[in-house]
Amino acid sequence: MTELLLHRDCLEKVQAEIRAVLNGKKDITDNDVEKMKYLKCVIMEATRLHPPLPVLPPRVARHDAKVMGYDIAEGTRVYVNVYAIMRDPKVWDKPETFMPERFLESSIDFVRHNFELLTFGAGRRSCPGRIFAMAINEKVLANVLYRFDWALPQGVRPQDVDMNETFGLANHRKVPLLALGTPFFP
Ligand code: HEM
Repeated sequence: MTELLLHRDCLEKVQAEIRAVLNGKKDITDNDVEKMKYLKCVIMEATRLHPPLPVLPPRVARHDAKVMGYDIAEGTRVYVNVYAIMRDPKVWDKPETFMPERFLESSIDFVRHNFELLTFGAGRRSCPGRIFAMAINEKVLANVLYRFDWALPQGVRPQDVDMNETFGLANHRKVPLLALGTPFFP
């Protein structure tokens, strides 16, 4: 929501998509959400920049290994810095910019093994709840954007919004987001 409020063009685009798919319908079904491609891109891009788990739970090397030229001895505890990977300029174009469009023509998603987008981790210990989590995230965001128009409170400029995050096992905003919702009646 914060990134959308700071990028009104994206907010308007995703709202237009949701409202076009629903075309005045009252309730949002799973089939409706499936048609909301840009909504999925918005969530992927928001979690790329703000992963709830910035560092994966550690792995322990079961045998000596060489990874990209580095020797990893058996028994080494390895931490994967997802936050850094998802902002790596060698992997992402304009990595610090919120740009959901980057996923529109891309094959990267949460289901395949994409080691660039690690919101849900990767490999055999990746998050088993990701399909469930995405289904909930998509439906909640679609509802919130369908039923309300959103703006920053009066007098608050985008540059005034505190983007600091807590740092811990799970990240979230340090300061709660204040947003003004105006009901929208389809
Ligand atoms: C947006 C929501 C969620 C995010 C961002 C998330 C992210 C993650 C991440 C990054 C991991 C570690 C993966 C790895 O080490 O490679 C993980 C593990 C796990 N997640 Fe999630 N998760 C979410 C929601 C859920 C939900 C809804 C459930 C259950 C219904 C769930 C159950 C689990 C379990 C059981 C593990 C441990 C898997 C293992 O160690 O084998 N997660 N999650």
